[in-house]
Amino acid sequence: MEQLFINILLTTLLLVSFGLLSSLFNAMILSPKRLRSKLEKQGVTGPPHSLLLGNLWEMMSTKFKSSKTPKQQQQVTSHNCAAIVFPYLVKWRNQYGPTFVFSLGNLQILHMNQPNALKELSTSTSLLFGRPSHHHHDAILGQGIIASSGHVWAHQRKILAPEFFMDKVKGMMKLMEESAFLVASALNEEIEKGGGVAELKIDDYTRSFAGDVILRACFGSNYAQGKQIFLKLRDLQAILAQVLLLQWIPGIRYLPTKSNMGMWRLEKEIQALILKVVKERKQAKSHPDKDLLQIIIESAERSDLGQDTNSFVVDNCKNIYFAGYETTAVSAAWTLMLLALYPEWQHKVRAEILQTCRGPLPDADMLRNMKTLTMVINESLRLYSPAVIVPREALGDMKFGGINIPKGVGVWITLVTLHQDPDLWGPDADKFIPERFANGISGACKVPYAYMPFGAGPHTCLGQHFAMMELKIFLTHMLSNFTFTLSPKYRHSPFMNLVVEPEFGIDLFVTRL
Ligand code: HEM
Repeated sequence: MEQLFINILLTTLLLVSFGLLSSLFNAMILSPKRLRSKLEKQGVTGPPHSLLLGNLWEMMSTKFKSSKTPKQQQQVTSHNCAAIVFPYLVKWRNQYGPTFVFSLGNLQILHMNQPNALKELSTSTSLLFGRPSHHHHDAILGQGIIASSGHVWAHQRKILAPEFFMDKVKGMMKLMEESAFLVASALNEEIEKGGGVAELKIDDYTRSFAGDVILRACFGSNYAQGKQIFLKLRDLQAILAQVLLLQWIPGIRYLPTKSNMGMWRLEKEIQALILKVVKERKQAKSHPDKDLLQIIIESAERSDLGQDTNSFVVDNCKNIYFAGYETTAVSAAWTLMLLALYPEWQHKVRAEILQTCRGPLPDADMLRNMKTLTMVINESLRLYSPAVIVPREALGDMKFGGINIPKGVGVWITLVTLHQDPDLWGPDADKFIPERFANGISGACKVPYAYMPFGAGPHTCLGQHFAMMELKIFLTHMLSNFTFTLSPKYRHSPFMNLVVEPEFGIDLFVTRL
């Protein structure tokens, strides 16, 4: 009897081990090979890849080499971020053309920057073309709107989208102006302390502005109260950015490495901070306006998607904090860097602001009529697009951009290379020339779809009206009160920290107008 039991146990163990080994063999070797060969048969080539690592080794070594170029590069000689942020993609694009396949570990990624794919990305409404199911942003995004696909995504989009419609955003202008006033007061204090001129890192101030706006407009609090959440999110972002490529090595994300443990700890701390905000909100007897936080809490309680209520709330709050904070903060900082570098544009934008506003605070119509300001922001978002990739995955076999894409293949449209492609933008693609937007976005590029700082299609940025309004209000306040010049301390080093950031900050001299 005992022997029989042992035999059954051994057979079961053997079968389970065999099952596990064959699934591993399939996931690591057979499936990547099969997907690649389906693409290769259609003429899509790419860099040769190796087992388990795919092309990670080449990516890491190219990155390492490029990060060993002198850090003292003070002068801004080119605005070509792509060569700095994604040297390997630029190399492969030159070698294989805009469509090629490469591997992140055992995942196959189709790089597609050719015009017909760009058009299709904007028009395709298929739920099969979703956000990647394999990503390493769990700690930051969880299962929130940015990380989800299909019906779960559609449900979240339906809940959140109305909060960012233009009419709602117009109603938030006053809050945005209050946040800009706070930055203006802080700059005035620094100027006074400095005896008429302040030398500072402007990105510190754009972060407090963007954080304050999100917290006031969406969560009914302010930067002083919510700062801890943003600081921890930034720490999490920094760890993730450091190990991003390594995380694609199969299995590594589950090991208790120093960085993984750091991320797990921060994830828990952020969750606790958000749940505290939620608890306080629930305990508050009434809240005058139904803001985004209230909408998320109420939807979580009503949701029938089987998601845990707390996770739904925490993940979606984290998504809004992350999506709305860093992106807008760095965009505002890069724009001020460019205006400091090109004083003639700073004068032009300021003249337009002073002429349009003539004293009162700008209203939505005035902001819309500021053509030069809009051109400058568009050009800044082209050269320093905070989001570097528009990522998708074929969640079922599908056709896209003329290629039959098998289920499981990732698709990357890379904004940094797209926005600076000389074939699309001309030989001066890496130069700051806001006039290219004089006839709007459609007149700026040979292929209008090639400009997509906010992504495209059904997953396009939910907060783009919000972000543009924020940027315009912030820059209007700054330029009508201060002048900005580049400090000799500034070291130009666009740097991939999940979004494209100035690695050493942006050092500016600020004086009162
Ligand atoms: C300059 C500022 C910003 C830039 C450049 C930016 C860019 C982007 C990009 C490229 C995407 C991906 C789109 C796609 O996959 O097609 C995205 C998604 C998203 N953004 Fe933004 N964003 C900005 C500001 C904001 C703000 C202020 C908010 C909210 C307050 C926001 C909320 C979102 C959300 C919720 C998504 C996910 C949409 C979905 O999957 O349905 N973004 N953003």
